[in-house]
Amino acid sequence: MRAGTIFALSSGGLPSGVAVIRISGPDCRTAVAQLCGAVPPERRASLRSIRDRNGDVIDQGIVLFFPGPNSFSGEDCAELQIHGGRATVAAVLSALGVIDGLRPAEAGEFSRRAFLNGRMDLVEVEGLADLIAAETEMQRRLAGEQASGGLSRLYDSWAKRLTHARAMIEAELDFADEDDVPGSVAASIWSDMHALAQDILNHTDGARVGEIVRDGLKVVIAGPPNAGKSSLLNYLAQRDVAIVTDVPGTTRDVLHVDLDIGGYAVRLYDTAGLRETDDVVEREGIRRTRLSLQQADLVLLLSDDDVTDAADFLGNFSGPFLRIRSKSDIFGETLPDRAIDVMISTKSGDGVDDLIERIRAYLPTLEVGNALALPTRARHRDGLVTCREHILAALQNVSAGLDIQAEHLRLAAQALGRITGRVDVENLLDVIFSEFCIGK
Ligand SMILES: Nc1nc2c(c(=O)[nH]1)N(C=O)[C@@H](CNc1ccc(C(=O)N[C@@H](CCC(=O)O)C(=O)O)cc1)CN2
Repeated sequence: MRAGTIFALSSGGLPSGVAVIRISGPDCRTAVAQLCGAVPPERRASLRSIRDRNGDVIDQGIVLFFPGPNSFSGEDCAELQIHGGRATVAAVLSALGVIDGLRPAEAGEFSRRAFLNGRMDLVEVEGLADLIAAETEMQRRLAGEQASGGLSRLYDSWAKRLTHARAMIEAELDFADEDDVPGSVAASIWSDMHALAQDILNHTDGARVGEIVRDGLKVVIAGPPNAGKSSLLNYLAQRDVAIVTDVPGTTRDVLHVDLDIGGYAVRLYDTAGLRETDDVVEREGIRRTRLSLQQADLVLLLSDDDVTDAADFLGNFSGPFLRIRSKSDIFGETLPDRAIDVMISTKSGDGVDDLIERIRAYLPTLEVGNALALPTRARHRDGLVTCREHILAALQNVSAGLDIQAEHLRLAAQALGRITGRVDVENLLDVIFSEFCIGK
């Protein structure tokens, strides 16, 4: 960790009604005393004059002081809640910058200190980052649960089961000859490990839901040139994000807009129409189209005729797609082919609500009360898979002997510990003593 006392503007863009400047570190008291004359009573909002080095008043603000370790970062922390004008904020930041031991914070440094001081684990830190980035209601709910420890509590409870199992095995290995230790503990341990492997599997099944809620459902609009792909993107975005003209091949890059459908994030990508072309830029656009198709959760195959062959536009994409007939205001009279899912016109708006409903069907549902402790990142999923693999290895390697099995359980716990970032210095003996009263 880079040492020093850090400060930063923690509230958003300026100007704003009020701006919050946060300070954290060993010289926090000195800094507050210097700016405010004295350190205000702990954890109480106090109105103070904030002065520069020459004693000139910069602003009047609310000052808060939280002594460590009971603060956000675990260090001495202070907040200066001042008027949010650019010059005011700049003046207070420069007054802080000239105090000995103080320097501007790096990105994420307050949270990094909170993590290093054990105030938050990695999963909570990630949840906090997601909470700040959350743009839809479901992103907020999921991130809020994670930031406040919901997911961590689950992983900790699993780590505890693993520790308990290992402790039992250790006991059996070390004290099997002694009378105080109950006989074979193995049966109950192994049935719990079996159940744990299943719990983890059920939980990882939710990873896709977690990732879709967090990252948004990726919907790619594909189809032949001039089918109205950009017009659809614009219509759904209700603002002009894509260049729409009637010259085929206009969209050369992959554009995207983030939509909010019923509280869920949907990332909608417009793509260049796939077609043979000599134009270098357009060819690059087509290459990117193929790349975005690889990431798609759902493809909207848009065409203004019935002859479009899906295979020509889906590349290697093998997931779900909706066939959409565009320009229904012009071609509405023509009977649609049976394969068409939705007919739309971005000119009249006909069919668009129907299309939104069809997209909605591919969204997960997180209802109030539903378990919100879901893995949200590939990192979580990878750790869970490794953890489960070791539990299964422990269960299957009976012939290898208890110590090899115990080693697999240790590796399983380590995989979980990597997810939460808790370097779990497990004290097996503590568990053994508390459960078996060996000293008695
Ligand atoms: N003004 C302000 N609002 C904020 C934050 C902040 O840092 N400052 N937060 C920042 O993310 C969030 C709230 N999260 C926080 C979490 C812990 C502590 C904290 O100081 N905890 C101490 C003392 C608790 C207490 O006074 O009872 C502790 O837990 O020991 C502060 C904010 C959102 N709102």
